Amino acid sequence: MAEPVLEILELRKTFGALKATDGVSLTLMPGEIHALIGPNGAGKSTLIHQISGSIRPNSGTIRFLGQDMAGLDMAARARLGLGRSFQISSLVQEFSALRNVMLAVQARQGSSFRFFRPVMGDPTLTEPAMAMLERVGLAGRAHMPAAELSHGERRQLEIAIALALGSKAFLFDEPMAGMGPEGSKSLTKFLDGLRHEAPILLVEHDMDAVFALADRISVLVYGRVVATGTVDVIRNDPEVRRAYLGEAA
Ligand SMILES: Nc1ncnc2c1ncn2[C@@H]1O[C@H](COP(=O)(O)OP(=O)(O)OP(=O)(O)O)[C@@H](O)[C@H]1O
Repeated sequence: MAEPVLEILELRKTFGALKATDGVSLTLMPGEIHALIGPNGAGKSTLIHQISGSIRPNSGTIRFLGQDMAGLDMAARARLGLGRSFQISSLVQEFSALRNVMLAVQARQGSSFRFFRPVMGDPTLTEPAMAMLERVGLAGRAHMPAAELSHGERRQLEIAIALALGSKAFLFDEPMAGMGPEGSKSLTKFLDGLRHEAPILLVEHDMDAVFALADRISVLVYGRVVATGTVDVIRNDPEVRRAYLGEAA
């Protein structure tokens, strides 16, 4: 069987007397979208922050590509390909989509010697950047300033940047937030294809998106995973229906 890209074992985090993460274990497998759902305050964001490195757990293990993340800060985890999310906006608004991705390609190549060369004409930067825009479906917007892209297109651009920087897994905390119905539909389609580039741990309240995308769903209630399974298993789990989905499921 394939090794998990991300493996979380018995993670615990308390805030005073509150057990925000109460012994969570889960895996993210290659090519997978694993959705994390649960009521408000269940501990979803706290879990994502511990994985990306912005919150330190009290105990437990986080392994990414087989490596223990303990002691690594956010920047170190990001360098290994973990921890980019929509909540950290990495765009230079007045630069074109292409130039934004070129900055990431340049950062990855660590090529400071290029400072004195005309960046926009450098094919070692433009070609991989353009290829990346094609992979995320934004090639037609290459020369448009980031500020003029739609909300959904900006997210596609952020993902192109993350891929150019070497992201090997995505942690997304409510990517559908603030999108209209059309935007959610096209972002759903986009994320569907993205799983083949890198697996996704997806926190999302939009259940249409979750049911359309997830290979597996874990349900978090009061900091504990109360169920993990396929969409069908979760939709039909009586405890999950009672605790979270209600009759809407
Ligand atoms: N820095 C903090 N200090 C104290 N309590 C916190 C802190 N961060 C989160 N909490 C508490 O931990 C619990 C889990 O919060 P968290 O934001 O992780 O939940 P969530 O499942 O992401 O909720 P939502 O769906 O509303 O975003 C909540 O009771 C919250 O009030």
